[in-house]
Amino acid sequence: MTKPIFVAGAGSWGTALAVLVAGTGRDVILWARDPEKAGAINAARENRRHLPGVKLPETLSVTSDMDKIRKAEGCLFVVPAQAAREHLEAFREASGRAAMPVALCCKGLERATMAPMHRVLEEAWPEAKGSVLSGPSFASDVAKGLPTAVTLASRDESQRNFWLDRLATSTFRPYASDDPLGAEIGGAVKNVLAIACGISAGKGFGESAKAALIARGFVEMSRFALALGAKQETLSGLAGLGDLVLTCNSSQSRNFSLGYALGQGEEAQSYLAAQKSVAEGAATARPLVLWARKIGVEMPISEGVAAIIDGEASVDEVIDALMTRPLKAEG
Ligand SMILES: NC(=O)C1=CN([C@@H]2O[C@H](COP(=O)(O)OP(=O)(O)OC[C@H]3O[C@@H](n4cnc5c(N)ncnc54)[C@H](O)[C@@H]3O)[C@@H](O)[C@H]2O)C=CC1
Ligand SMILES: O=C(CO)COP(=O)(O)O
Repeated sequence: MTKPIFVAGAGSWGTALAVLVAGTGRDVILWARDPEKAGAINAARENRRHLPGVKLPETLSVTSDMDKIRKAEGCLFVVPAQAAREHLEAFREASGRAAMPVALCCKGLERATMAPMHRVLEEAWPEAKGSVLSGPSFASDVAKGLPTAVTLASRDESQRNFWLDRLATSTFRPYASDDPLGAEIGGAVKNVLAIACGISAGKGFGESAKAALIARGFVEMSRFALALGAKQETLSGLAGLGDLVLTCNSSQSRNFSLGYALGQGEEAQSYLAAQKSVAEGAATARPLVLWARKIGVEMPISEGVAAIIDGEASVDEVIDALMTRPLKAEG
């Protein structure tokens, strides 16, 4: 008998991935931190809060018991980035410090340490065999079986093959990559840039402004990731440009929607406090720009987003500062 896949985190993305894998006939255990919510999702056979309208396959069970990870052959880790460390530490203990395949599916940097998720995994669960799953993929699209392509990155070929074998379906197409850093940085940075595009839309700026933000944002993303040792082909691919284009163009994106609200004059912290879903770019903007400054990489759009989120500058001040920067050569 094959062992189940454990999906840690029952938000919209964790639930969609659990539905995807269970849809292939595999056993899946979906972990939610709140026992009452786990029970309600199991009983309704639907995650009404985070993925309404999607029926859970029979091979999917929902639990709040971390120890169930011991039975699993691999873990899709889908807890928001700011809570990743404490959860990875807890799952490590619950698994008996297992040398288990763990695919990181969250898109963010840890605010307290500037660490990307693979470093958090190395520190919190050193025995785990890490991969990164990233790319343009709205949870509701994947759960509905709409065609989607993503990047599955690991330095270890056996890990790539492990996850390709368990995730690929006729509608979900993971492409293998040996550049987890590039895949991860692409996913984290695009969230910050999607906030900028949302702000532009909320201000009523036109399509030209959005195209300029995407193009200049892509330069920022590439500059930063290349300085860290990522590959350009990863950034030009699904996990970089692909996800940037998706989230900068859709009101389905929580990061774009946050930006839109800011552009309409809402205040960041009160908007965020009222949300039931996570907009990772809000917490990632600050560690991103601190890390970029540390390695001498200019990221003016991300700097502007961080300043707005942290209440250091108004939207209009940031726009003015961006448009009046000294003229320079493109690149
Ligand atoms: N929703 C999507 O379409 C996609 C999301 N992602 C990424 O997946 C990760 C998870 O996001 P979603 O599933 O969309 O979440 P969500 O926004 O649908 O729901 C948030 C989830 O996080 C949990 N949560 C909130 N604070 C927590 C804490 N302190 N500790 C533990 N759990 C906490 C909530 O209980 C809930 O299950 C994020 O990093 C996101 O960027 C990646 C690709 C697609
Ligand atoms: O990462 C995503 C799609 O690839 C989801 O984007 P949001 O978190 O902005 O909704």
